Amino acid sequence: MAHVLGQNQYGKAETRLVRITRGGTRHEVKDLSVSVALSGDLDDVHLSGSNANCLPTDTAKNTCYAFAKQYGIGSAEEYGIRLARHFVDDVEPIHRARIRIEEYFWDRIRTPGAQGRFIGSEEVGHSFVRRGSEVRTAEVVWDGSALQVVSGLHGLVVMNSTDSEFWGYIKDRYTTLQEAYDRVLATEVTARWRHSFTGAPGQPEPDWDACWAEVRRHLLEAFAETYSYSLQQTLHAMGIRVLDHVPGVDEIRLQLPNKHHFVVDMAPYGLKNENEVFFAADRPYGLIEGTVHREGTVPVIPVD
Ligand SMILES: O=c1[nH]c(=O)c2[nH]c(=O)[nH]c2[nH]1
Repeated sequence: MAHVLGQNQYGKAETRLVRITRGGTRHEVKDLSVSVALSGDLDDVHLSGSNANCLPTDTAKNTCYAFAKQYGIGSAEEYGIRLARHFVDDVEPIHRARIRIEEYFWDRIRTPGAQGRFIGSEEVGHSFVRRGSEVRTAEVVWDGSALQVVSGLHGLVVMNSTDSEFWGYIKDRYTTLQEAYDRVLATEVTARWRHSFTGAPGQPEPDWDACWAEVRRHLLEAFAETYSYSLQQTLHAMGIRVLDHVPGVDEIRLQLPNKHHFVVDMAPYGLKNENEVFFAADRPYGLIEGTVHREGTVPVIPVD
């Protein structure tokens, strides 16, 4: 029975790419997931085992990074057109290129300001919060005599494009991590905080919405304003900021995955990546967790 090879395409899917443009203190961020699908004279690749017409998917991925470095992103459409044209115009066997791009949006974190690190209108030039992935949580327990109210949030994704270092750690025979003196620090905050309110007679009930907004604001401000030597240190700074500013909160537990941004090594293709183009890895990730509570209180938010 005769067989026919029908439609086929191939490429690298979901290349996670972050491009930072560092114009002075006001950085610009483009965060993309890029999927390339190529088709053309690829019958031999499928039928004969000859890869003579095969541009490796690894090269497609590298091209995404290299183009981000060389030409910037501009808009997703411009970047996609540039890539699609390249694959078809410059790679002989490729006759069609489909580039799919998802773009994730980042808003600048605003804080009341601190000397030197901030730019106009209270925006922090290097601190960002990702739009649209956040969830508010609440857990209430009543045992007939006291209430326990734990508020929280998850999916609050934040990034500092500078002001983060990580060095001086233990080095054993398995350590390969290079010390970092200017790295991207990004995390997706999960926070739960317990209110001192127990519903006892005469105790005023907090304005839950206002309190939630306050805690969120202080988490963001602390993240943006902390010059970080580790995510652990940032976690502590975020926790104490909340306890110092929100009197009705006795305890806060934070889970901070370290959303690693690896500087793409472009030396093999003759480009110098000056802390501009990153591979945004989703796993594995470091997971930094901790509770900060008021002295004299017993922490009760479970460790999970
Ligand atoms: O902030 C960090 N804390 C760590 O414990 C750690 N470990 C690691 O590999 N990178 C980092 N970064």
